[in-house]
Amino acid sequence: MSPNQSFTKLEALGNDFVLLDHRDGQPDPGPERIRALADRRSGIGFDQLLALHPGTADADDCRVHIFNCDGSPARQCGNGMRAIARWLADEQPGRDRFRLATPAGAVEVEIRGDNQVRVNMGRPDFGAAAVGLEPGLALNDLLAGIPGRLDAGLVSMGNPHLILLLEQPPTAALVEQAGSHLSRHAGFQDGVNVSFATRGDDGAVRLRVHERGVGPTPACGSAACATAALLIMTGAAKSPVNVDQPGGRLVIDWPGEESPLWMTGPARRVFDGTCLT
Ligand SMILES: N[C@H](CCC[C@H](N)C(=O)O)C(=O)O
Repeated sequence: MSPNQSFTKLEALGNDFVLLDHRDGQPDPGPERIRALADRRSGIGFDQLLALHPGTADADDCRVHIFNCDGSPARQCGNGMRAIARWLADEQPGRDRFRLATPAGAVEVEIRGDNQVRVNMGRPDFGAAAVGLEPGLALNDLLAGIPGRLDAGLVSMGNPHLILLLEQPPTAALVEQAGSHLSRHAGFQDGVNVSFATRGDDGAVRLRVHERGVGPTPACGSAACATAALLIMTGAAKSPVNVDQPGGRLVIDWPGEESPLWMTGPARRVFDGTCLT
């Protein structure tokens, strides 16, 4: 991102992004530059950087590169997909469907009324291999110290998720400390996003997420998808599943294993800017 380059700030349930339009072939910033731009005092500030690159003519509207604020690359970002859909719809009035090529595969996005965006997040992939858990490493051993744990699961939405189902909502300290320890555990070859889930009396899922490469965020779209998919697959919930995070609600619809999973939620363009240094 060169000096005087324009950018757009967007957010989705408080998970915030800077979007760069690199469809002119500009290269993405390196990890050090990303960390500097992500700094909420001396930079612009964001959870993830989303860079748009040219799509293949007939299939995708654009290719998407995703980076966490620590400079690490990510293969999927559910909230980010809704933010990009919002940006493209502003750029191309009259269109309400787009196809984005992400490192995890093609993603269809649909702009709906009432400020909602619907995203086809593909099919969840369950199990240790899907999230890069070291073969032979027992999940129970890894999670022995987590208080009030009812169950746990591993789900990939193109990016890796460890989901802890708890009796009681987690404290902020548990999300911070246990989330930080587990998200960087050497037993996960590329790290992992860590979700702490409980069930509300209304059947909704209450979720707190410690994101890989970021830390605790107000909402994580792919984690909401992964958690809902795990509950549906184990019979603990029926589709559609309401997932409530501090930033707000996502609705996850997954009819079953042979079907793609759809996520619906808001996304908002906050401001456009120019980076001066
Ligand atoms: N931290 C994630 C990427 C962003 C996911 C999140 N912001 C979402 O909405 O899915 C990872 O390293 O896989």
